Parts: sequence; structure tokens; C-alpha cells
Amino acid sequence: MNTDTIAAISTPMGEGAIAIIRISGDEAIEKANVIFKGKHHLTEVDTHTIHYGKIIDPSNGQMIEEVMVSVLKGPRTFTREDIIEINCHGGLVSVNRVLETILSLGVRLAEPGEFTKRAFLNGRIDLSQAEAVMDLIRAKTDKAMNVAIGQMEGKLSKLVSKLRQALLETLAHVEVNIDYPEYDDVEEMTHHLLLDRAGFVRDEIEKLLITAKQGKILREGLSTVIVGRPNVGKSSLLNSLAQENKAIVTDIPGTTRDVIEEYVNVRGVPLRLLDTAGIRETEDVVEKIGVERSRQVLKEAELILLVLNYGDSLTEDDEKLFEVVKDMNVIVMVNKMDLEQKIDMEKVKQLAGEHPVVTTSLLQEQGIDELENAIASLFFTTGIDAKDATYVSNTRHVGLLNQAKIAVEEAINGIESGIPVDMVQIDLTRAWETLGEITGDTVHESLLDQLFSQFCLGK
Ligand SMILES: Nc1nc2c(c(=O)[nH]1)N(C=O)[C@@H](CNc1ccc(C(=O)N[C@@H](CCC(=O)O)C(=O)O)cc1)CN2
Ligand SMILES: Nc1nc2c(ncn2[C@@H]2O[C@H](COP(=O)(O)OP(=O)(O)OP(=O)(O)O)[C@@H](O)[C@H]2O)c(=O)[nH]1
Ligand SMILES: [K+]
Ligand SMILES: [Mg+2]
Repeated sequence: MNTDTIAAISTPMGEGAIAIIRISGDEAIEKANVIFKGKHHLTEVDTHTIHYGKIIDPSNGQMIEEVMVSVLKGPRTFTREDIIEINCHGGLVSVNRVLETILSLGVRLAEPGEFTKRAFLNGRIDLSQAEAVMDLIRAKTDKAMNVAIGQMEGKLSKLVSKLRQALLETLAHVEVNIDYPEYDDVEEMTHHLLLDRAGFVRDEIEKLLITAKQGKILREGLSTVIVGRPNVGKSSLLNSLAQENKAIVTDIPGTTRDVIEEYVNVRGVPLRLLDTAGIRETEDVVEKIGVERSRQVLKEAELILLVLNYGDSLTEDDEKLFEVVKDMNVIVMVNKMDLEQKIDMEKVKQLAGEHPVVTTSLLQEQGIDELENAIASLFFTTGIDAKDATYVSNTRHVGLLNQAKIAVEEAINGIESGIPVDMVQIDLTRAWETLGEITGDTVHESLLDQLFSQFCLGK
């Protein structure tokens, strides 16, 4: 294991009031002490104390920064190693000079995610908790944050450990059966027990996988695309839901040309909202590119808000749009209800089929509640409480749960068709190992490198 001393700037790059440099490892305190000048030597102070002083360039004795330095002695720290945190003034140049001075003493620049990786390698947190740290940083909505916090507190880890324990006990029974094959009643009992325990594990994994879809939505936001002919009010809708003038709105058709993205929260449903160029046949080169992009984002959408104009008759372009989105989650929104009606609502309802239709006037702020209700009731019908439930929101975890489920199912099928128990043992062991990859109990070095390298520098 790599136990050299590492350092990095742990706050965002750029100007701020304060920036923190974090140093972790056996030599953290000793090295910091070389460049620190204050009332006390950092090597002599109590753990978990903070000290005012100056950072001095050891090559010429010049002062570089005025700082506050925290001394945190392991193992009661983020990495379980000795940690020094230098609180600098927020200027980019001075922070970098302090860091360079530290590096010049033979401290190594940390890799992205290396502090968190050490917390994992030193056993303070497991892999799913480490991944949750990253999810927390990237969380774009309150709910996503709650899921990450739950995972960081070890909710998923506990459940996975419980399932692995159940598998281990089951395997112990299989072992007895293999050791004493001459007793018929043992075989009978093993058969029952196996089905019962394996069934339990399968059911629990299935429950977790059901949360995965909602978990992904909570984490990334429900990918929602606003489509419609030019000028129907798509950008006005984005602005209304975002409660901010994010997109340009004008009365000129073809105003929006690029895809505009905004995260919004509608009744607790996090949406990744995409406003697109109005879809129509066009000769304008730039607009054409925009229309093509709209078509592309449409393919990946989880929810479509199809906007029509109440003050205009339905056109061929409208009908084409209905055709394109017909197998998707769609809410039809007939906007501009303040205008004189020209649209044929019967025809709209017929085209919409099962999909909900709401009528709005974004101009007069009417019908927006109904739209929000429609969005909320399409999803989370059972009500979602990210704080209490255990959610799986990470694609790596989902993949592993699926694999584990298949292995358990193969074991169950094997038991039912009377396959020799040592074959069943293989499947159950595989399930046990696969689940262990979620928490990092069974894990490859290369996977660790790949996972932690996705973190930001200094984390
Ligand atoms: N200045 C600063 N703020 C920060 C962090 C940091 O590293 N530095 N964190 C970095 O992400 C977060 C806090 N996370 C932390 C998690 C665990 C421990 C820690 O020392 N854990 C010990 C127990 C500590 C105790 O009980 O007193 C442990 O688990 O053994 C510290 C910070 C957010 N704020
Ligand atoms: N009367 C009326 N006008 C509206 C309503 N909603 C939006 N508008 C107006 O319709 C015009 C077009 O609105 P946008 O939001 O730019 O429409 P868009 O669909 O994004 O248009 P493109 O990006 O050009 O495709 C603007 O002048 C809006 O102020 C409404 O409910 N009633
Ligand atoms: K427009
Ligand atoms: Mg627009």
C-alpha cells in the first residue's frame, strides 16, 4: 500500500475568501512544521487544534502566507492518517506557492480522490460509502443529496452485508450436506433451507433493483425534453419551471438554436430539463443543426413535454411530433389559452391517447399547477422518501446487483431441479462475491484506480 505523504488544494480553484491545503500521511505534521512559524511547533501541539502563524519559504526565510493550521492526528481523521490543513487567503497565486513549498519538501501531489481512497484503504469507510462522497459533491437536487447521505452513512452497505451473511450461512448448510451425504434427512432439510434463504436474498435484491430506477432519477434528474413547433412557448416553459430567465424568449420563431439545460425541482421530482429548437422543416442552416440536435436529445428522454399552440390550428409538424414520441412518457401541454381558440381540442385528445393533456397560459401564469401535478403523478406515484428508504442510484451497483440476482436465481433453479449441491454452492459463492464488490470487500486494484480517479483533485 502507498503510505507516502500527500498534499493537494482541497477547495475550488479560483478566488475565494479562504482556500484549504490538505496534507495526509506519516510526515504531514513534521513537513508542515518546517514551513510554519507560530507560537508553537506543530509537532508539539495537541491533536484537533488550530494555530495561527505564517508560512515561510525555507530556502530564503521569506514569508509567503498568513495562515491558520489545523493539526489532526490519526486515526481520528478523514483518512485515518495524520492530517494537516492549512487555511490560506483565497488568492490563486499564494495558495499555489504554499503548495509548491510543501511539495519541495518531498511531499507528493495527491491524485484525484486519493484522500477518500485512503479513507477506504484504511478501513474508515467502505467502497459504496466512498462512492457516496462523490455523489454528494455532484448532487444536483436535494433528493439526490439525501440519497448520497444515506449511502454515506452506510445504509446500502448494511443491507448488502446482511445479504452476504445470509448467503454465507446458507453455504455453511450446503457444506454440512456435502460432508454428510449419507443422511437423507440432512439433504431434505438443506433443500428446504436453501430454497428459503436463497429466495429471501433474491427478493431483497429485487426490491433494491426496483429502487434503482427512481434512484437514478434522484441522482441525475429525470431527463425531460420540451418539444414543439417554433414559438409555441417552449423556452417560456423552461423559464417558468426554473423560476428564472434562463432561456431567451422572443416572438421570433427559431429563437432557440442550441439545447438549453436546467435542473429544476417539480414537486420533489428532480428534472434535468432540456429546451430545444422548435422542430420544423427548415432551410436555415443554423436552425437545421438545432432541429437535428433536438431530434437527438429526444431519443434519450425519459419524459417529453410536448407543447402546442391553443391559438393556432394543428399542423402536420404537430402530428409528426406525436408520432415520434408515441411510445414515450409524454405530457401534452396546450399553451397560450389566453388567445382565441383555433386548435381542435378533440383532435388533440385523440392524438394524445393515454397521455395527459393540460392547458396553460404561461403569459398569464395559468395552468402551471396542473402541469406540475401531471409531472409529479406520472412518477413517484407511491410517494418517495429518499431519507428513509435505501436507494441504489449508482450504475456500478445496479450492474452488480443484477449479476448477483442471476447467480442466486441459478442456485434456486439448481436446487429445484435436484442438481448436486456442490453446483449450487458455486452459484451462491458467486453471488456472495459479486455483492462484496459493492462494498469493496472483494475488489480489484484496477477498479479502485478507475473509481477514485473520477473524483476531483483534493478530495
Ligand atoms: N476542513 C475540513 N472540512 C471538511 C472535511 C475535511 O476533510 N476538512 N471533510 C472531508 O470530506 C468533510 C467532513 N468529513 C469528515 C469525515 C470524517 C472525519 C473524521 O475525522 N472521522 C473520524 C472520527 C472523528 C471524530 O469522531 O471526532 C473517524 O471516522 O475515525 C473528518 C471529516 C467536510 N468538511
Ligand atoms: N399569448 C401568449 N403568448 C405566449 C405564451 N407563452 C409564451 N408566449 C409568447 O410566445 C412567444 C414565443 O415564446 P418562446 O418561449 O420563445 O417560444 P419557443 O417555443 O421557445 O420558440 P422557439 O425557441 O423559437 O422555437 C414569446 O413572445 C412569448 O412571450 C402564452 O401563454 N400566451
Ligand atoms: K421564439
Ligand atoms: Mg425557444
